[in-house]
Amino acid sequence: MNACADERFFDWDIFCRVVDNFGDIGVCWRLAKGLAGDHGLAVRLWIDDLKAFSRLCPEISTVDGRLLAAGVEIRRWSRDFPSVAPAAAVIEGFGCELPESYLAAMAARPSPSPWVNLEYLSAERWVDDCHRMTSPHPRLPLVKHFFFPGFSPRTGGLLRERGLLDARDRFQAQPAARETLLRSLGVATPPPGARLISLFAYEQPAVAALLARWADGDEPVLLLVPEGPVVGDVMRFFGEHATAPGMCRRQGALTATILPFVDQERYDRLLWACDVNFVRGEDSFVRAQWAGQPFAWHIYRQEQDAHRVKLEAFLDRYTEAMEPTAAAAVRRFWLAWNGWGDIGSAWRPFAAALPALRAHNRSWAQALASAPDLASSLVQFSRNAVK
Ligand SMILES: Cc1cn([C@H]2C[C@H](O)[C@@H](COP(=O)(O)OP(=O)(O)O[C@H]3O[C@@H](C)[C@H](O)[C@@H](O)[C@H]3O)O2)c(=O)[nH]c1=O
Repeated sequence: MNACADERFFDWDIFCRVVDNFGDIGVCWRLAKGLAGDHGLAVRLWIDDLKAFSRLCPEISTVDGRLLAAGVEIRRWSRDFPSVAPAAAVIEGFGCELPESYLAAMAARPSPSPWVNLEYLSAERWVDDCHRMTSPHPRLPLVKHFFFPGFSPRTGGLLRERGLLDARDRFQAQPAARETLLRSLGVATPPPGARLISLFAYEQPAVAALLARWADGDEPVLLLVPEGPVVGDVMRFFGEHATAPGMCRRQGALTATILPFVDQERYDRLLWACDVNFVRGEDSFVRAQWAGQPFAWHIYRQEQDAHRVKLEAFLDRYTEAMEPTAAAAVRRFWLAWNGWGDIGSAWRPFAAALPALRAHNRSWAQALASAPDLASSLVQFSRNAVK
């Protein structure tokens, strides 16, 4: 007799701890949606911080006492872990350490479920060699597999749900779709010829230098800033100390508006709608690449500047086939945005490169989309593992 109280069967369990920010839950949630939506699999997502999750996904319904969103069962991961039947395959998000009782239940299965530790994204070359490396559990008959998302064919690829680029193209072909989105975010129709820029970043004191360039520039800039740490830096430029979604301030050619934090689908459309996107961390960084528009990456800081190596590794890949002037402008601008250079003076060459960057980024997204996506790679991996 099975001692598990909850006997429902799931194809995948995904475990996620919210460390800080929204990156871990952002990635795990997209992956859960991909496995359920594109592959028709039964997915259960264990999250230790449902409040953070509800920012990315405000629409959670309760059916027979179960929390459901986008076809995924959402479970609070609390200290007292319930007795459940392990899923056929298990994802540990970013080394979050599975509950002991769950590991024991996995080991007790006649054939243990494939167990994957999903790693952070990096463009560094060593990732190719570490993807799918294994680590046997010290006591139980279980093996953990390290699964790396990435940019090369030797990694697990990137999260990309089915039909993403077509949906983007349809949206970008319809000016009315952009207007509807902006209205839904409380933004008035931009003046003709205005450059739309979205700004999602960590705290960024250097932003003032950039805002000054835009304010003094010849062309109107409409800056859309989702709620988050950089909002304070932006509003201080306008002499404001309090911030709230909907606030709008103007100086010279620059208009800045604070946006509410929206669900992932609407945030994607914001990236599609803007002419330039500032993104951060991991998930928004990937989504900006799918948007096919010029973008700048505020990378998550690590000790001893380890993030610089990561940043340069991506720049090397991304600019490899780029026209040299544009490549130099991107490198200079991104480095300055991350604290290695003067952002104000780096803007002009970056702005001059925008048409070339747009063309490059369309092909970059297309090339990335020719590789298998992360959810499909995981499905394939789990099928092979049980053969
Ligand atoms: C601005 C905005 C973002 N989002 C989503 C997009 C992403 O899924 C998520 C933000 O995640 P990221 O872009 O990855 O940035 P982040 O800074 O929040 O996450 C970071 O967290 C650290 C713990 C990790 O170590 C980092 O690598 C990184 O992932 O928020 C919305 O859904 N709505 C919004 O309005």
